[in-house]
Amino acid sequence: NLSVCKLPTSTVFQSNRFELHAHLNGSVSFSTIEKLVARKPHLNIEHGMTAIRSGQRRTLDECFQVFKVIHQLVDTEEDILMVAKDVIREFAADGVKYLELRSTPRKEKTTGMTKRRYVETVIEAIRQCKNEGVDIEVRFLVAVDRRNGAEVAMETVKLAEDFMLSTGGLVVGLDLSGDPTVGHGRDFLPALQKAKNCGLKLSLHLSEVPSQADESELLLNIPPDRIGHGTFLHPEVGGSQSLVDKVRKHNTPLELCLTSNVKGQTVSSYSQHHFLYWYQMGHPSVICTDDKGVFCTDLSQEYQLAASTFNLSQEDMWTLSHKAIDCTFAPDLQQQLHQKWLELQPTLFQL
Ligand SMILES: CC(C)=CCNc1ncnc2c1ncn2[C@@H]1O[C@H](COP(=O)(O)O)[C@@H](O)[C@H]1O
Ligand SMILES: [Zn+2]
Repeated sequence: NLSVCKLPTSTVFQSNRFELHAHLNGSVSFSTIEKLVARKPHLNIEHGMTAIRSGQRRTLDECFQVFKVIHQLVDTEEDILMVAKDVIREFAADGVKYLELRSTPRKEKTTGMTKRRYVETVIEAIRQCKNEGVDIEVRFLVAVDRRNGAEVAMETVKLAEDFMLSTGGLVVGLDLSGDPTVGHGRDFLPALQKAKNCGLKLSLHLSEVPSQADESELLLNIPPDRIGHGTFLHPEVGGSQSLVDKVRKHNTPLELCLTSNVKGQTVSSYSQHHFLYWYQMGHPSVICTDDKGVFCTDLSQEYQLAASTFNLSQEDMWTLSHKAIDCTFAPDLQQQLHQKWLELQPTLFQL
């Protein structure tokens, strides 16, 4: 059960309202994995193969192997529908009121699933949750996996544009993700530029590993609307002042995922996390989960970890979560989200 994954928390920070960086297949919980395994017993997959527990660390390469296992388990439209609905309900149960999910459209020859059906199914899950009264607003970012190259990236942008127009704004943007050691960002520039020009918001995984300074320099010129991780942007860790200046100039928010970086070993410990660097500078930084299933966490836990590691008060955490609203890709919802935030805040200060 979930308690195996969760840290014991004395004070639960209820300021976890907005999640902006969550990969669908990385967010699959233990209970959903169990249902998938029961559907596909022939795969002989055990839970240890789909999650990295407390205290465990893996190399980046090993982490990416985990996604391959999960993808084997999630390969039909029925699977995608169940996974997406479960993930949305779980974020809602954790107190998240606004969720931006991202996922890479996948074609599966063996089951007949197409990329278009993949996206349609995620949209269907979002709509069903809404109709069932789940108290959360969900928007979708279509993801480009770097591994698949520039041509696929361009096709993905076209798909994302089509869905942005046909879903009444449920698809809000494009994500660039996947193994950061594969390929070079310059190959994706035309696709990313096209996405931006057609009105899709861009969230790019940047400088997740140390060797990407040149790439980040190039991609920051677009500029993106948000940055995933940005672990190695600042000079102290081998980035540069010029990279920091670019991020500052455009005031580009960072999506920061503490447990993901510690378990994936790009950050040596929680206290060494670059959250502090950007937070102290007053730069917009949003706490996110990345892959809550794989890294056995949730958004409350990530807020709790940030608070205890960096000695932040309940009030600091509220301010942090409040500022996340301005970083969302759904400007039409911002007023409603501010209202939700205000409704809950006063009662918590009385605790
Ligand atoms: C390995 C590690 C430390 C992971 C955290 N950092 C990540 N960096 C880049 N891409 C990612 C990361 N986590 C998930 N993804 C992307 O999200 C995919 C899984 O979700 P989906 O199938 O797109 O729905 C992965 O295959 C990968 O393309
Ligand atoms: Zn990510």
